[in-house]
Amino acid sequence: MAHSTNTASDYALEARGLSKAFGAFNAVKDVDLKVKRGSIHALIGPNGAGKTTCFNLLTKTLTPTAGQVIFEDRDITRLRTAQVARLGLVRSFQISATFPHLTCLENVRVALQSGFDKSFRFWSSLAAIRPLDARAMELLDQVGLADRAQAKATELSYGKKRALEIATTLALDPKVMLLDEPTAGMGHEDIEPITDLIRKVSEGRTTLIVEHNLSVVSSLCERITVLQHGEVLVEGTYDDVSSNEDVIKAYMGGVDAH
Ligand SMILES: Nc1ncnc2c1ncn2[C@@H]1O[C@H](COP(=O)(O)OP(=O)(O)OP(=O)(O)O)[C@@H](O)[C@H]1O
Repeated sequence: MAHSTNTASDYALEARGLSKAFGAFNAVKDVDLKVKRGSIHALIGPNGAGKTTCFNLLTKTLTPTAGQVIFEDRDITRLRTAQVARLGLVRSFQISATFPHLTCLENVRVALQSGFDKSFRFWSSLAAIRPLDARAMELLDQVGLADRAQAKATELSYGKKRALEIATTLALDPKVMLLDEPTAGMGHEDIEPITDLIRKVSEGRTTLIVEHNLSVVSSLCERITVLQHGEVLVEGTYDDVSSNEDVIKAYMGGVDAH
């Protein structure tokens, strides 16, 4: 029988009693979450359920009021985003919010540099960064953007921007990849390719996604955690959660099921 060599646990990422209060308002309350190594796990719930807050707590962009975040059996609650990224817990970048006027190749190269160097040496000499171009091209190829390498990020369609964001995330070689609403705002024609891409690049990794589109969730995710009012309502397979009466009620109240 094969035994895990590195860690005792089957879970790559865990939240234990995770809570976040904004003043007197508890946005996330005592959330326990276990993301199995090698799986694609979804965090869903009606509007205002606490998904984004939870995601930000897991990626260390927010500090919890209580509870712990465990990554590969290590307590990372007190670490910062850049530190956990170096350990292999990486959230998707929003290209639209970062380097829209750089080319696709440059965006991926910047991400590669941030993974290689301790400091963010965006302005390194051309000679020093050239070797990264081959790897950047490989990553662009993986996400179907090889022919757009010299296009500016801002010129890409919405779906291709998301693909570029996935390439920059992959540049950091994540063990656990966290994707925040990867299909948000997308037209129907973009949804299937990005879903296929997420499936492909998740192979050999662990992926947690916050996603509104339930058909994307049903086709991608082995496990689903449903949040409501900041708490875990239920966790299970898509069939488990979609037939759960509390989930149906929560969604009918929130009218959020696309
Ligand atoms: N910085 C903040 N200060 C105060 N309240 C906040 C803050 N961030 C989020 N909230 C509140 O916490 C609750 C949960 O918000 P959150 O964005 O996590 O929910 P969500 O499930 O991601 O919702 P949506 O599906 O609409 O994106 C909401 O009521 C929101 O108004």
